[in-house]
Amino acid sequence: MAYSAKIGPSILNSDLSCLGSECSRMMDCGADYLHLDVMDGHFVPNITFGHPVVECLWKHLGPEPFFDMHMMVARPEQWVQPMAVAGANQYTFHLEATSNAGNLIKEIRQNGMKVGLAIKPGTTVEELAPWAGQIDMALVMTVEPGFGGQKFMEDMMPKVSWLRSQFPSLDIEVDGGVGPDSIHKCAEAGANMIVSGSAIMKSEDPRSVISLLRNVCAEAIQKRSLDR
Ligand SMILES: O=C(CO)[C@@H](O)[C@H](O)COP(=O)(O)O
Ligand SMILES: [Fe+2]
Repeated sequence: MAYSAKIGPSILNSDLSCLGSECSRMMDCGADYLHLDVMDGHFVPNITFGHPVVECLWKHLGPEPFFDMHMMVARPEQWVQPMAVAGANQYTFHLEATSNAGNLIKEIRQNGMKVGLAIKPGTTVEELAPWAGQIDMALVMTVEPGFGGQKFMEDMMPKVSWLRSQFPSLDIEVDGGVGPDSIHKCAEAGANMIVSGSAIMKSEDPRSVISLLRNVCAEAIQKRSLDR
């Protein structure tokens, strides 16, 4: 069991006028990585930012924070190289957005990044499974991608459990509506990379929320290892 509990705040609902300091604040509060949501107005009905902003963040923050790029874009092939140059560490693309996932995985690796593969709520986990041996992380969306602050979809948990049973050492991320109320479900199902946006950003004490999320997740991982 090679994976560990990691918490990645999503900065989508932060004060975007001071994105750099919001990211620093999250790292200072104990975040394990930063989950950066890229939206192009085509794949999802919302727009955020692209590689120029990522490059500025990298310059502002230095090489330490791990940038997990959640690419909610219609043409994920187009942004692989620019994101790598900008300082992205992991390129998480949506299976629904490409007809050649194999090629894209290869390209991401050639550009020196880790590979994340995301599925929307309507996509089955069996569609992701053929690629699981070639990726670093599977992202099971627990809301329809596009906006922060939505309600957690508990009915996505069987996907996480199935992935955990089939791929015991894979990093499995959940994203959407995750916070203190829903973390137990995610952790029990087998998720180990936890994205949380509004629950952390809107809290008066983000450090405690991050620490709570990590503790719940770490306990579930330990329990699973004892049960094996
Ligand atoms: O990718 C997305 C939404 O599309 C997420 O990363 C959310 O932005 C997470 O925010 P909360 O749902 O936790 O508020
Ligand atoms: Fe996301």
